[in-house]
Amino acid sequence: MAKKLLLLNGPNLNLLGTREPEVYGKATLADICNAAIAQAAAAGASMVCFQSNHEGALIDAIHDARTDGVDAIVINPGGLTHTSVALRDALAGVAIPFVEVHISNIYQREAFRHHSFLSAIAQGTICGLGIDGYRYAIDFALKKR
Ligand SMILES: O=C(O)[C@]1(O)C=C(c2cccc(Sc3ccccc3)c2)[C@@H](O)[C@H](O)C1
Repeated sequence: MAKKLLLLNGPNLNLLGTREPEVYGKATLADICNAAIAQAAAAGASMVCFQSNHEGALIDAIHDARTDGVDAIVINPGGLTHTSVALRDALAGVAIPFVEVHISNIYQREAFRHHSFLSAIAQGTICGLGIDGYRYAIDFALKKR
């Protein structure tokens, strides 16, 4: 059975490529999603990409992932990383393996970015590797049994 992957991006990530290239690079979210879809397809898997600036919409997407038979999630929660117990609860509740990705190295930034509500329940967390972090996370998800 072909693997089904879901790539979730949180608030403000729709603006990637427009500002702060020194922090987030010049790639747009469309660039990231197109690359993710191609990477999954090359491995015989399917990839759906979803971005929202709204916590509840991301939670609904996580719930839908369970009913849709998603095998693994790659998520960049954006600012919700540091605030959202509800997002953590949704991921824990559906029990779908997920990898947390941050483009920037959150540990080199403001102190409030040093804590993630998700990392403790993630398969792993990748941060500071730019958009390559998405590729590494997807590669891991594809290999995971
Ligand atoms: O490094 C990340 O990917 C991160 O998840 C992404 C974040 C983030 C924050 C604001 C905007 C954006 S995306 C963006 C980049 C440049 C201009 C506008 C929006 C990402 C932060 O909230 C997180 O602390 C870290």
